[in-house]
Amino acid sequence: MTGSQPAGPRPIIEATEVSRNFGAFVAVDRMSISVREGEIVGLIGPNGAGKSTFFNLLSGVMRPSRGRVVFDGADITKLSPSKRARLGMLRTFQLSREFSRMTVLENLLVAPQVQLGEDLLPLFTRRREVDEIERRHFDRAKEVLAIAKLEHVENNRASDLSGGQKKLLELARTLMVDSKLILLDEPGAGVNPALMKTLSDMIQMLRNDHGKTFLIVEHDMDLIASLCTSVTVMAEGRTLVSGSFDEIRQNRQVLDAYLGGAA
Ligand SMILES: Nc1ncnc2c1ncn2[C@@H]1O[C@H](COP(=O)(O)OP(=O)(O)OP(=O)(O)O)[C@@H](O)[C@H]1O
Repeated sequence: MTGSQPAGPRPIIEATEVSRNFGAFVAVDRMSISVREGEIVGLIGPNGAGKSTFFNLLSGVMRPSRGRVVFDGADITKLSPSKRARLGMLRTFQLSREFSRMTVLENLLVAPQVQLGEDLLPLFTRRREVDEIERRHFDRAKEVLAIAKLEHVENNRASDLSGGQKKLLELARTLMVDSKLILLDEPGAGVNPALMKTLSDMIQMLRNDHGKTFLIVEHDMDLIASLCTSVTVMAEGRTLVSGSFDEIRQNRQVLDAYLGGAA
């Protein structure tokens, strides 16, 4: 048969030679990465390696100085975050002051508009459609509360949640919209060990049962070790090495990069 593909998951996101300068400083330097469907890829590296900047380039918050980002076969290098979200690529974002004042449930109900940058104004002339959309969002929010184990705090203000519950809510908001790839920015930061397990279980369940793919920037090596199917180490704006956690943890260059960063 002609044109048959080898079996195995295809790349959902591919960044090729992506760079970002700040003036003369090169924060991300010809960085390439390929994440296949169903993977949980960890992006780690010492402080200042360029992880957050690279993440911003992938999610569309920043434009690359050069290079190309392809998502699900389409060139998205110049698309806004909301256009990327509509194609199925979401990122978590920290609860801003505005959202902290809302309840957990309200945060979920507004998530589709926030993620997709939807303008609901035209719908106000079509009340029945609004009712239908609200009902769908409400039903979905109830499902998502159960997935994230946040049902008991659904009417609490987001600002009153623990650090770990806030992280669960950040991830939960992405589930209000259909997606293929979720970018997680330091999901483990400020999370106590008990909720770290809930968070880790939730990510694994979303991958195993819902077919989600993840790219995670994280400093907590226990979380990386327990979750990630592969790890890419960044240093000085570039990929230093990629492999399984066991491979990279023994790597001399990786140890040197971290020691250099600490010094
Ligand atoms: N807007 C900006 N203007 C100028 N320099 C920047 C800007 N954003 C990041 N940088 C610089 O780019 C480099 C990479 O920063 P970045 O935040 O991407 O690293 P990181 O790997 O995420 O670090 P950390 O683990 O500490 O969060 C750093 O030297 C940083 O000072």
